[in-house]
Amino acid sequence: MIKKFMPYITKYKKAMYLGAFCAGLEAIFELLIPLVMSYIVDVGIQNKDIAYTIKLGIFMILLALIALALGIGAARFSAVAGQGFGAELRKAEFYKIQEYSFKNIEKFSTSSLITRLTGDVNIMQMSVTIGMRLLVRAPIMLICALILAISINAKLALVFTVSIPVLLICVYFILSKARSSFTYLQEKIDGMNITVQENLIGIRVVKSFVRQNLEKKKFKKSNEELKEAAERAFGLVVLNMPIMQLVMFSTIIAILWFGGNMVYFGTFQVGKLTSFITYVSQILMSLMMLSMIFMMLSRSIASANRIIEVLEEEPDIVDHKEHHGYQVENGDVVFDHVSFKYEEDSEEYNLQNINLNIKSGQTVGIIGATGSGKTTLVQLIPRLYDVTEGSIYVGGHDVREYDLKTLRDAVAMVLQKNTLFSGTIQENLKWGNENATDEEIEAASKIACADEFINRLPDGYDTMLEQGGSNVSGGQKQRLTLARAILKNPKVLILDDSTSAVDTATDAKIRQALREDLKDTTKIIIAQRISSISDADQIVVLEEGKISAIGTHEELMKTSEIYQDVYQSQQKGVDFDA
Ligand SMILES: Nc1ncnc2c1ncn2[C@@H]1O[C@H](COP(=O)(O)OP(=O)(O)OP(=O)(O)O)[C@@H](O)[C@H]1O
Repeated sequence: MIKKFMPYITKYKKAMYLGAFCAGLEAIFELLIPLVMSYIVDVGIQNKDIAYTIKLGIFMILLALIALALGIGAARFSAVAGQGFGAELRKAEFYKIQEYSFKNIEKFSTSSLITRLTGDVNIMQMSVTIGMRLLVRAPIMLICALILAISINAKLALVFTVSIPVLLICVYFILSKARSSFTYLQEKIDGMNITVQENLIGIRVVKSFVRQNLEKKKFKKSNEELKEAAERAFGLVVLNMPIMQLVMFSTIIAILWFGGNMVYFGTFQVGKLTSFITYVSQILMSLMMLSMIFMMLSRSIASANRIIEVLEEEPDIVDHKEHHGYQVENGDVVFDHVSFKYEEDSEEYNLQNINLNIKSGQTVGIIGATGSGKTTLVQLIPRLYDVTEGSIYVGGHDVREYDLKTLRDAVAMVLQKNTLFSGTIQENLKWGNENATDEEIEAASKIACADEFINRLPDGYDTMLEQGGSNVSGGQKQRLTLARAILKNPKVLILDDSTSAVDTATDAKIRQALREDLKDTTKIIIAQRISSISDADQIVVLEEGKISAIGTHEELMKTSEIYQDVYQSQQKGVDFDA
């Protein structure tokens, strides 16, 4: 596992080594202090030699100051290494996520990805910042203090044969329990984030449906679960401290008892006993540090595994192995015996045996009940998902033979739930084509009937949009996302119910502009209203993932019962789904 993380710390290796070096030296200087102290007591004070006492006292202060400086150095360097490591990890995860397909993202869920990119990275970075320093300091301190204590009085050091094993058994017990609790804790943090994220993204719906109380209940549940998971994990961890202290104080009492007796019978000196006790605390402290490191490591392992999962996830939609360098020549779209299912192991297909032949420049309408597979069908064209069976051809080539960028530049899709980003209207439109001139932007906005309202805004194209485009209306947002797609000058333009919030008159105006101004572009329009697609060259009627009928409006009015029903119901002003 460590090997997998090495590339992300390479840049900060120098800081890491310097931090480790300072931490090691700091421990050595701290070990020398009790030794000097024993000479002050046993030689200086015993012989009432003030000059000797002052000289060694100054030396001791000097040692303490050097240890302090080294401690600051160790903390500074390990912070640089830890923060740098965290930044590299976040970058690697974020870049990897950009390669993910929808399927990859759905596997983790957005909230879990956010936790893995923030909380889990923080835990890893803390382990480097604090853990690395302790990892160097604790073993040096433990071994040296043990040697020094044995050299002072080997008989008295026998006390450790009882206290150290007791400590090790306790720590082992706590750690073995804590490990699974930490994985569980991270899962609960994911759960909590899902609740908060969903609430904030849908805050308008929550308020309009007055769902606050239900949302509070949902939040309370995930908050309670998180609290319980944290109590379970940290409840074990906090046991560490009292157990350590119990063992430490019992050891010190035993040493005072046996050592005091030795001093009483003149076989041991007071100064030596004092420094022996200091070494005892250092030994037990370093054991405590080691147990803290293991505790931290077991939490980091849970986080590290979650980060590795993100980094090692294979994007399931990638560029073709052979680079053909194909360009999308025209907007021909062919579905050849296409079947598709979202879940590989699911028995049922979401689309079954779809055969379609669309000529470049045609307008194709797609209609069907909710859940019949309309969105699923069009998402396969720009490879947002890959077909399970069959093939889709765009411009004469299988979509899987194009570079993803080439394909997606040629196939513009206005999604059902489209997003605008914080920035000006112009910046948002330029997502379609970053080199677009003002004239091109205005022309695209005109086709999408967005120019009317943009020109009415005081700042026009420089109007600032808030996150998600929350300061424009639903219909305005749809027109902006349509203009953004038109600016791409695509060979295939897919509109997934993208004018549903636009009034019928504007909808008709948009369709007319698309027909007249984008003659060579294939237009695939998913609509609920028959009026939106009645003038299309072909209309596809979908039913439960299968094509039920294809034809023009006139043909379908004669041949397709479903189409007739929809038409009749809409004539009466009843919604398609009703
Ligand atoms: N990401 C997904 N994972 C699993 N199943 C999905 C996913 N998206 C859609 N489905 C399922 O696939 C089927 C077709 O969904 P699709 O969104 O294509 O329908 P639609 O005709 O576009 O519906 P609507 O008119 O409501 O947009 C539905 O049964 C739906 O539950």
